[in-house]
Amino acid sequence: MPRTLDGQITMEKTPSYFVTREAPARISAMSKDTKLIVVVRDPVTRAISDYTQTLSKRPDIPTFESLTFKNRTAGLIDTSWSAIQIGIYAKHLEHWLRHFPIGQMLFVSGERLISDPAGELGRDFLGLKRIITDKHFYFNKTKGFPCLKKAEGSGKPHCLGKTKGRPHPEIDRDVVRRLRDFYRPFNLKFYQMTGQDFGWDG
Ligand SMILES: Nc1ncnc2c1ncn2[C@@H]1O[C@H](COP(=O)(O)OS(=O)(=O)O)[C@@H](OP(=O)(O)O)[C@H]1O
Repeated sequence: MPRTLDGQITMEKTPSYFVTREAPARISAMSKDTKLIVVVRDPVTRAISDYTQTLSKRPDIPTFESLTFKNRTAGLIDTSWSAIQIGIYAKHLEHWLRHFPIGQMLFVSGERLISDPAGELGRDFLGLKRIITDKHFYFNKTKGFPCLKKAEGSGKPHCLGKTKGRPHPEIDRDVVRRLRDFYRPFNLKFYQMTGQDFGWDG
């Protein structure tokens, strides 16, 4: 990590930090004052998104439905499958809270990042001047997501690339329902821990 000078904020992002056991202790040993931003979305959609990403690289993998269960008849979910495991946010957060106070963490709603990007980005956490507002975004109907009206440098409209916002495969409704039931208690715990209701459970 480069040295941060006065008036600078050094940032680093990797989605897997949140679920890596060693990460909280290591980051805390580097700097106890580090502020942490976690973007979370409905864990069921997250699992399907994760699967879609793997499928795009390895089209021969088994179906989402078969990977979800250890034993489908018994309804036993395979929590060792990373696509499922990562969405148990309350468990991961417990590890972080052994090293950081909750006030040093910001939980960003992945859903609101799409429905109201400027509002979600504008939440006060890093003490930055609010520069990005609604005026900087437009909704791109083809992409189905908000995009920037003018990208930095080029001044042209800019959407995220093809690997962001891929169409998801249709998943068996019963499997989705069982996953919702599986995640509900962990989601409720996560809402309690963060003091935020992310609205994933109706
Ligand atoms: N503006 C905009 N445009 C496109 N996509 C958007 C946008 N805002 C949020 N998203 C959502 O970001 C999801 C991909 O982000 P990831 O966290 O999976 O990316 S990463 O590869 O882990 O860095 C991606 O997930 P999928 O829809 O499953 O592809 C999107 O839902």
